[in-house]
Amino acid sequence: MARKASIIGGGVIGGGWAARFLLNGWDVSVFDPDPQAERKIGEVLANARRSLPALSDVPMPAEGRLSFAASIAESVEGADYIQESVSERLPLKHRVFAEIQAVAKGVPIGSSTSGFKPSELQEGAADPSTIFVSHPFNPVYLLPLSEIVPSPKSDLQIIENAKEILREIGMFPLHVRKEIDAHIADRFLEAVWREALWLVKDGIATTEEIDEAIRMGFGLRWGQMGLFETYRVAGGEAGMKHFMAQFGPCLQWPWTKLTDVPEFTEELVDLIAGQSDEQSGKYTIRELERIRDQNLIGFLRALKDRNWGAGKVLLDHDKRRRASFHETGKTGEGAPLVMAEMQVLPGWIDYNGHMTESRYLFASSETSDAFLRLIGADMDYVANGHSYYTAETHIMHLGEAKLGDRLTGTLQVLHADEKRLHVFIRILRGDEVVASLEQMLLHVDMKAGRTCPAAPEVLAKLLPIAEAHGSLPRPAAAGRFVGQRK
Ligand SMILES: NC(=O)C1=CN([C@@H]2O[C@H](COP(=O)(O)OP(=O)(O)OC[C@H]3O[C@@H](n4cnc5c(N)ncnc54)[C@H](O)[C@@H]3O)[C@@H](O)[C@H]2O)C=CC1
Ligand SMILES: C[N+](C)(C)CC(=O)CC(=O)[O-]
Repeated sequence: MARKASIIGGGVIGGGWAARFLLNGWDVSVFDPDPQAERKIGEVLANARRSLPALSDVPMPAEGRLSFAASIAESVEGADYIQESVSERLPLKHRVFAEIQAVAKGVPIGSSTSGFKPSELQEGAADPSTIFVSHPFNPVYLLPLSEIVPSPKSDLQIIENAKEILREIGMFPLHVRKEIDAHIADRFLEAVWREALWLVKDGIATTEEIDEAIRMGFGLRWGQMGLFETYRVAGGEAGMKHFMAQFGPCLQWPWTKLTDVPEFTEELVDLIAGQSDEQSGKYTIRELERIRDQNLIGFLRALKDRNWGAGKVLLDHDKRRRASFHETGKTGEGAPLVMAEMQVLPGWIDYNGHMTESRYLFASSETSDAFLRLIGADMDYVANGHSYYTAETHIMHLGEAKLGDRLTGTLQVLHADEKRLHVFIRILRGDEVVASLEQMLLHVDMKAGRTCPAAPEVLAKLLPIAEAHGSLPRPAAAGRFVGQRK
């Protein structure tokens, strides 16, 4: 049965939390007294459906059930996790925690607060131990970070359970060891925001020029290495110490106005809002959200290809989801092995409006790679210098896969010996075969660059499967050549 998350406050951030939980298979109950909340969450969810699945080639679990509760009590009833995302006002948050704890006992209650400390949130609570900060970043459905901040009164088991729940929905819980106003990340954002406001107020730069200064340069660096690793590299071969010796003195120079906050006069607000309209007013907020999401997908995918930073979190999440698939996957004898599940994503569609041909080969690789992992020819095996290489493939396109279709890859071993692995892969949509691929793989000594017998432990797994598959009907398309009459 799906687990239940209760989301209290369904604005920008609550909507993002709701989407993240729902798309990861949790049932979600939202409470928000705003009559527009249902519409707003619907729009956030539409954006999330368009973007979150595009981060991965492993299909999302079946979406959970979304409901809107008439009260906090109804929303938190039976919840396994509660996330508070109401407006940033402490007395309001206190009232909300009191209502939650009148019903929910011992359940983790994360607060999205951008700046309040957990001990402030816990003041006057019936049970302070279950309330902690879980501060996410917008858009919550795409960005992995959530700062988890306990206070000395927090129950550390509740904190660990909450961190595990966040990992399960693909997030990166960063445990902040000492509570402080605005946690870790918002301290930076506030500093940069203050400095930027002064630059506009003093007529040094427009909102657009400031954004260019960030996105054409250091913003790109920060997204993949952060601050310290970036500066370490900037120190050249002499590293961090040299960097600090060179740039340390500037900290005493008037390079920033950090402690000084410009007054939010009507004039300053108008100046900033006017420049911002000129810069970005040609797009609606929803259009900007979609542009942002597509940029983030490309950026996060690039990081994923390098197993680096936020991309590593995505890869780890894929691994977890693949492992749970194999626990439940049908790998019984007497049938082709069900090795992969995929979903046709927006980038897989060609100008004919269906899945492009290279993706059939991709789907086949997902299937055969999973099989190779099953028989022990996995990444450790490859790191030790041995692998299977594909020598020949014949693809038959039998149907049209369309956007959003869920596909399954099955594999039947036609023949295997010490060096050769001859397989027949079917790509199915339900029971319909949309493509079949016949493939010959050869076992290779990667250093020597030639074929060699597979390791005994790999053969010990492979050969019994080949023998079992020997009793399966041989696919009619096996051995077929291009142009052969039916
Ligand atoms: N917007 C941002 O960039 C970020 C905001 N946060 C934090 O997330 C929290 C929510 O912020 P946003 O979503 O931006 O604000 P928002 O204004 O978009 O949403 C707040 C929602 O709370 C609802 N609300 C008010 N009283 C309520 C009650 N008694 N019960 C249930 N819902 C109630 C409002 O109707 C509104 O829909 C704040 O604590 C904020 O500091 C955290 C990360 C980023
Ligand atoms: C502006 N803000 C302080 C509400 C920002 C955050 O808390 C995090 C974010 O998503 O930028």
